[in-house]
Amino acid sequence: MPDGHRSGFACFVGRPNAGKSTLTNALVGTKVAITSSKPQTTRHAIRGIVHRPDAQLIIVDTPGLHRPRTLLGQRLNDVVMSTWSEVDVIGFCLPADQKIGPGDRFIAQQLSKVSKRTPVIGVVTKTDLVGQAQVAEQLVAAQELMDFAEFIPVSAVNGYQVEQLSDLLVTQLPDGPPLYPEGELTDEPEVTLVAELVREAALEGVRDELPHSIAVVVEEMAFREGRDDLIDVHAELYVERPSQKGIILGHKGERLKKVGTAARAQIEALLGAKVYLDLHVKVAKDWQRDPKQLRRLGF
Ligand SMILES: Nc1nc2c(ncn2[C@@H]2O[C@H](COP(=O)(O)OP(=O)(O)OP(=O)(O)O)[C@@H](O)[C@H]2O)c(=O)[nH]1
Repeated sequence: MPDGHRSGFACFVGRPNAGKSTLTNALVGTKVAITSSKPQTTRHAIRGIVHRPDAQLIIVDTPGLHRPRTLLGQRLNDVVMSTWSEVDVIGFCLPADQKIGPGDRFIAQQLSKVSKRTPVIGVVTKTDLVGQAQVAEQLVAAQELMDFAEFIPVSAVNGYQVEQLSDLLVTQLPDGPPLYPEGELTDEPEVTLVAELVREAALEGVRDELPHSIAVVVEEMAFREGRDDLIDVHAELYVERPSQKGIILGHKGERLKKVGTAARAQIEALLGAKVYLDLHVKVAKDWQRDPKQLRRLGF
């Protein structure tokens, strides 16, 4: 191990759409966490790994914290809480273009419970959307929220201070050797990433209540017999109600076709091979409230 090498874990928290996934991608430099203009799409703790000469930073991407109403909501919050207690540093994302509100205060209140043990860095995100004065205002407002170890304004879109954020996070890591081999970007099984990419494509442009009702299960993923350049992927898209199935399918199945085309391009980029993607939509009534269905769908 080179002298002074650090390694450890970080995660980003913040209200839905705060820019956590995009920031993870910007730090890692490759698309590993899914992003979407719809809130609460990150269901799995996907890790991105930042390899630097002086450090290895493993980013755990948690779901959004929210007031639990369903069994799924409770499980998601449990995942968040246990993640916080396991990481070395937390980045609390506060979008520069949104006033700090009750959602942020709720998170700050929960974070205060762990901030003695795990340092929290205030990250003002999306600075490209506002002027300097508004960034400064947001930094001042953020100071009222809780005790932060540090503050930093960033933009994942134009790269402003992404390196500096990486430095700040690394400063909080303990000395240690790299924990993962170089070249590894994520330890999430490829199947989960593929399912997330399908989910992301299916969420594009659909109505607001739908995101919480879609789950994707990859039933099969394998090279086609006798080929090493073509992968067959069979995936099921689960919705809660027949009406939602109609929304996903679109007129004569045209929307689903577009979802398939978009997802296939992403999956091919991820796997580095041609992909034949077979998508089906199924109704699993009230899957969010049914423990058996939740387990089967991987929650
Ligand atoms: N202009 C601008 N937009 C951004 C930036 N970062 C994220 N966004 C956009 O903000 C939206 C939400 O970003 P995400 O990264 O998905 O947010 P998130 O916090 O991971 O969202 P959840 O998974 O729903 O909790 C997307 O439409 C992004 O393209 C940024 O630095 N600048």
